[in-house]
Amino acid sequence: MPATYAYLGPEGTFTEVALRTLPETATRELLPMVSVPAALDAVRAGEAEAAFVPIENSVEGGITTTLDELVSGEPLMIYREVLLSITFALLVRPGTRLEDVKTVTAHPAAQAQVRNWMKAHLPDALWESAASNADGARLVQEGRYDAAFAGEFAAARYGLVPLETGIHDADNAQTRFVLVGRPARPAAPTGADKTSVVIWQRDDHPGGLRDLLGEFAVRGVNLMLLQSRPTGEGIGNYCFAIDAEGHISERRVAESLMGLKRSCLKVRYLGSYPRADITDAASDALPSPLSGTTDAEFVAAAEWVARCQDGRFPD
Ligand SMILES: O=C(O)C(=O)Cc1ccccc1
Repeated sequence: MPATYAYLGPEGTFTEVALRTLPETATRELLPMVSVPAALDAVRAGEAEAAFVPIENSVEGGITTTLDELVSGEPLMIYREVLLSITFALLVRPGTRLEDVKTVTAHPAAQAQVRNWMKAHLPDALWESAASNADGARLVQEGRYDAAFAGEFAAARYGLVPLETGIHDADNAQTRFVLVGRPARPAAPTGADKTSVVIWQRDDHPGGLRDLLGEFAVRGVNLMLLQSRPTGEGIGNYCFAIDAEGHISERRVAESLMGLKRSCLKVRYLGSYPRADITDAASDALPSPLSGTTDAEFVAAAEWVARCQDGRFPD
């Protein structure tokens, strides 16, 4: 297996900046790809050990291309996540003034983060989506658009200059990126982990979603993401991508997944990995398990049932 990480390129994406925060990239070849599907296909084809792609941002929600790739096709697994705070620069060819900007481009997920700024400063400019923010910068270099929203750091790479920096409609806008590889044993639990799954329900019935969420609720498992995605099999047919607090090695998480496995048509496990928002398992921000949902309590309850089954007269 090549020691290569594919990522959403070209060079100069926020994805690349986030990827380089992972220490192991010092010993990996980093391979820029033209799209999220291309990056993930490199993993499926065995050309890359893993791929690094954006999956969610705090303003617009899920990056649907990434979710759809993980939901379908040959199964992949999330190994790690990285959070990056994002502000944009408006990059132009040297000499371009704001009043010259008639066409603008960037990744679709950028649009929601610069919409108000555009309304105020470029109300008549035409927006067209690019495959990534750095690809938008490359297209400006080629003369296809007048300006691109991208990271300020991408300017030099594409011979552009920032006309404006620090552009962000929402303060603290963050994007979440994931390192995705082939199915493998999940990383050991750290005490501050997250588990991702995709769920297809067996049938359409009143309270179906409540039943699904109840599998987590009754075991005290908090959810961090719930995103519905169309299955492609007609209006009203959806599957659900869910991020839950905790690691599959924890009983309350494993038992929630068993509940889903019994009651749902299909469950795709996408991995358990350390949370990027809380790195210290002793942090106050990490709530302690609800009473009755610790591993010790699950074990004690299973022993009690075993005693009953054996006729060992439990209390
Ligand atoms: O990494 C990039 O530059 C991307 O194009 C993906 C993206 C889009 C919007 C915000 C952060 C990352």
